[in-house]
Amino acid sequence: MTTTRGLEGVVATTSSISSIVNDVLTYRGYNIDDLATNASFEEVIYLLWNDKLPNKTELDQFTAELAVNATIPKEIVDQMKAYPIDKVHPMAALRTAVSTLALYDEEADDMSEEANYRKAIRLQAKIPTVVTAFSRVREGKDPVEPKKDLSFAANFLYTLTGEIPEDVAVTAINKALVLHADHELNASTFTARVCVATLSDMYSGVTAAIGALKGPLHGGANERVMAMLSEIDSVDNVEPYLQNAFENKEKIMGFGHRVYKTGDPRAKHLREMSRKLTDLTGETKWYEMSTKMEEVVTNEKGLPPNVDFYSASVYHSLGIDHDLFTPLFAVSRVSGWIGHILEQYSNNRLIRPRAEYVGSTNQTYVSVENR
Ligand SMILES: CC(=O)SCCNC(=O)CCNC(=O)[C@H](O)C(C)(C)COP(=O)(O)OP(=O)(O)OC[C@H]1O[C@@H](n2cnc3c(N)ncnc32)[C@H](O)[C@@H]1OP(=O)(O)O
Ligand SMILES: O=C([O-])CC(=O)C(=O)O
Repeated sequence: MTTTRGLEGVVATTSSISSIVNDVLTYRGYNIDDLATNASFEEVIYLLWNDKLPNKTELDQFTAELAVNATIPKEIVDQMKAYPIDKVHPMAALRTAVSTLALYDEEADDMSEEANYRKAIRLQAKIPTVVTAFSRVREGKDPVEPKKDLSFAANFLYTLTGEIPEDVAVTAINKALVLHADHELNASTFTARVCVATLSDMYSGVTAAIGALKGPLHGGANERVMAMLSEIDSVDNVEPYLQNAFENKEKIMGFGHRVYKTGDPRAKHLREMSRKLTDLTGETKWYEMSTKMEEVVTNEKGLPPNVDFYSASVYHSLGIDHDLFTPLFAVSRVSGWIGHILEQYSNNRLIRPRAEYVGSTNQTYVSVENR
């Protein structure tokens, strides 16, 4: 047996959803630069699940279906109120709430193709409402009912703040959602596929994926990037902070990637958004510190920024709480998880690799009194 640590370079499945070849990312054959510049998130979800962009009628119908399914059961909100709210991370709340949503879905264990597609829409529609409801509940406010005439991106901001968002914020969130939607066999997507390959239900797959996304080596990095920028606090402190981190062999959050070697194609879009939004808020230091960090880490370590790096200053500039950054990633990535879950179901085989045993051998049981 040969062992590959972290399954690096191992091709574990075929997929026709997204691809990374020579550091170029495509969703269903469309370059991410094209989609980030032109597409709505609703179109991208449809694309990921249906292998084609929707026509106008299909898009209108799909958007309406998302809108009518966005409300979450009152029981979920009541349960949130009972959480030890000041100690609960929103990713933990999201993980629990998504698992709980299954209890209120009569089709949760219906594995037919039609029921799975209906559940896909319900999950995609409700997850942003769960995130924003939790944010409001912990502030002692009532959740805001999503509006049927707002886009997916606008509803996220509206249900978060209770105010109709400005176009510039909606455009930024839409682009961030498009950029985060899918990414081949990343850790959380792989988790979702492993889970449902046992023929477990879609809620289980998405709940498992949220757990994987939460970690700091994956989606949880974006919140840590903001914590790092806040600690550094000025452009002058960037070099000394990084030199110290390098000496202590610390990982710099938001840099490096398992697959990209020359750079993450999503980062340049987020960098530009960070520049524009920090210009608008007047807090240009976040962008200036970020570009200085990119210069030093790239020059000294050869590590380019990944998607999580500039998304931090983008979300901060939009006034989003730092611990909601990773849940916002999940709001987008659930589209990819579901695409992969549907693909897994359509051509399923149990995912069960082997482990090379390196533990003790030839042990003989000794009774507890004699140990
Ligand atoms: C959406 C996403 O999930 S994007 C990734 C988000 N995660 C982060 O930003 C966390 C910081 N980055 C990392 O920890 C890593 O680069 C990962 C987890 C993304 C990829 O990890 P791997 O492919 O396993 O690379 P690995 O951790 O083995 O790194 C290889 C070498 O580069 C170094 N390295 C990699 N990333 C970093 C970093 N961010 N800061 C400092 N050194 C790093 C490692 O220390 C290691 O050095 P060594 O060979 O001298 O021991
Ligand atoms: O692909 C990965 O390993 C991590 C990543 O960038 C993502 O999930 O967007």
